[in-house]
Amino acid sequence: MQDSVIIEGLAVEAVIGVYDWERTITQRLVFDLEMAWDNSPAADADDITLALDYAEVSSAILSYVSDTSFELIETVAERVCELIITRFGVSEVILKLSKPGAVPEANNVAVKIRRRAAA
Ligand SMILES: Nc1nc2c(c(=O)[nH]1)N=C([C@H](O)[C@@H](O)CO)CN2
Repeated sequence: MQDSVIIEGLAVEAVIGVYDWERTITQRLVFDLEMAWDNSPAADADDITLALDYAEVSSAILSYVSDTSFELIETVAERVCELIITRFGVSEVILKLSKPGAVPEANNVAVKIRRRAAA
């Protein structure tokens, strides 16, 4: 990955978890993303339409995830990478998805995945 656009600490409340008690509450999920994008065209023209708009991507993730109710954070991570690749034309995404409240004795738990658009 060369140029990229980064979103850090994007937080959303969602139904998430494998246990019965988790199906009745929402919990905090936090996204850290790095998305491959050639930033030169946007910089040369100073034009947002040529940029990967981090606000638009953030909004799409928040809207999607707040309506989901998956069991595993792995599933959420996979679906969000698919969304970013298909909706925004991103060729590669690295996503770390944290569920900070899941293990009280730990500062954080997370999965991290890297996905590429089909060639
Ligand atoms: N690799 C994972 N391990 C666990 C997950 C998960 O989503 N991925 N989820 C749970 C429970 O939902 C847990 O968060 C409850 O505290 C356990 N392990």
